[in-house]
Amino acid sequence: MPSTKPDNLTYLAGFGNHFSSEALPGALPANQNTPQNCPYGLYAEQLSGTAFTSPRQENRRTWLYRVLPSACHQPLVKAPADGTVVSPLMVANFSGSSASAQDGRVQVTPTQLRWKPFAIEPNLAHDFVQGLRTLAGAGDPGLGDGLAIHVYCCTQDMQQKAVYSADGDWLIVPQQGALIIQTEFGRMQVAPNEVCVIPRGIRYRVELPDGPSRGYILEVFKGHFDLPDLGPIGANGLANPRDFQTPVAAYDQAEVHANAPQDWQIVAKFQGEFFVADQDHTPFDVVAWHGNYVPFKYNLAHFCAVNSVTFDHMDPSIFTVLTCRSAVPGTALADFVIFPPRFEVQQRTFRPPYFHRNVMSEFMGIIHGQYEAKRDGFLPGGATLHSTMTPHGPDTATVRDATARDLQPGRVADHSQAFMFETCLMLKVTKWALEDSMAVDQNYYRAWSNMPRTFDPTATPKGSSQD
Ligand SMILES: O=C(O)Cc1cc(O)ccc1O
Ligand SMILES: [Fe+2]
Repeated sequence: MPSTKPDNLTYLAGFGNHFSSEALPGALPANQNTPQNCPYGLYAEQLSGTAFTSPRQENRRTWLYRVLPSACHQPLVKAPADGTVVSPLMVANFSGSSASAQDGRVQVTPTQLRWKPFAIEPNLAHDFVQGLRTLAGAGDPGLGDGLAIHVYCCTQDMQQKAVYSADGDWLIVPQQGALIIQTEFGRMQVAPNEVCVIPRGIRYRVELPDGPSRGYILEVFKGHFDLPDLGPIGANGLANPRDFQTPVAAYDQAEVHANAPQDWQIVAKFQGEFFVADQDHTPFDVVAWHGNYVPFKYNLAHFCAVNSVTFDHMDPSIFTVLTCRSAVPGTALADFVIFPPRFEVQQRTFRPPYFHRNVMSEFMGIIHGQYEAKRDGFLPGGATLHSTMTPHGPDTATVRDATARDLQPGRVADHSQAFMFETCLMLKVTKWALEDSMAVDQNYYRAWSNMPRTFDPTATPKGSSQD
């Protein structure tokens, strides 16, 4: 469902650009970063997303010009465990054996998993950070490797509270309800069928213009999200750089100009745990900024899909929107892949996703509609996980249909948007996901029940033919 609110905000276009943005004219110092005194009496502060000495191509940093340095706050102390400020259901350390990791809060299982839509409890007054729950993950942010998959189910705007993750970039995939995200860089609105990335360290707060909201989050403990290489596809296609949108500088003018500072809470996710600090002024006081370490959003409807126009089912990597590379070329720490509405035209082909076992782990969700490999049971707001070498593929009803149908060119996935977080790591699953959420669908294995046995050793092979 689209958002009830049109997105009238202003954005800067492009992926990976060095942007400049000023909410007041002349707020960016000319030709230098750290003048003795900045325009308007602002403070200069650098936010580094890579090591100072990272190769130029990978180097990401932004200069912020703000009313007060972000260091001006009370000590960061452990957030209360009672859910009053933040969710108690986040997990980030997945290293160690399943028994020892985080006191049994994570487990390992190779079985095929499907979750029913995660419940948004309308009577629970949860904001975005209270409504977070970790489903699965691998590694440890302290060692700078791994990832976590979370969902959020929330009903309230965040008030005078801002959050950042020191652990990694967050790719946020709204499924129900738009989010208005106020960041240090400015505001963006992100509706279902759009996604956004909030890089590590950037502070933000979330409002819910459409009311109760739900979505998925992929947090990577290493590197940053990037566009995939296009290889022989050429210079264009898939997610085109110009369709990415970054907010323009905006600050809390009402508070800052009235010189009537308010009390704010800064929430830090640090090595998987939440900490909170009080401060006596808004963190959204950045009047201007320039650099290439920025939040951005992307509308999935702008994805230019490329696929086979002859025969055979191509690997889903053709639908990669964003990738977070690992040290091994071609093997992603995490890929974000979609299954967009499109034409399918392949001849003499079993068209749905094939049966397979994958060295990578595949977590899937649905934003709206249906997934082309599953006739029922996999629903918007729900999820599946097929771990390393766990067999999976189209369900029995899909197989029956795909082997019998007339292969005319036709539409697939119309009015639908499923997606996949694919990772080279083996995931552990949280106790909340497996037990407390009550969302695990115990019948998932039946997706492959009654698979027709069509093997006939006396049949005359037809082989395949050229059209
Ligand atoms: O498992 C899945 O449904 C995802 C998937 C889709 C596809 O088109 C090919 C392979 C694959 O893993
Ligand atoms: Fe798969």
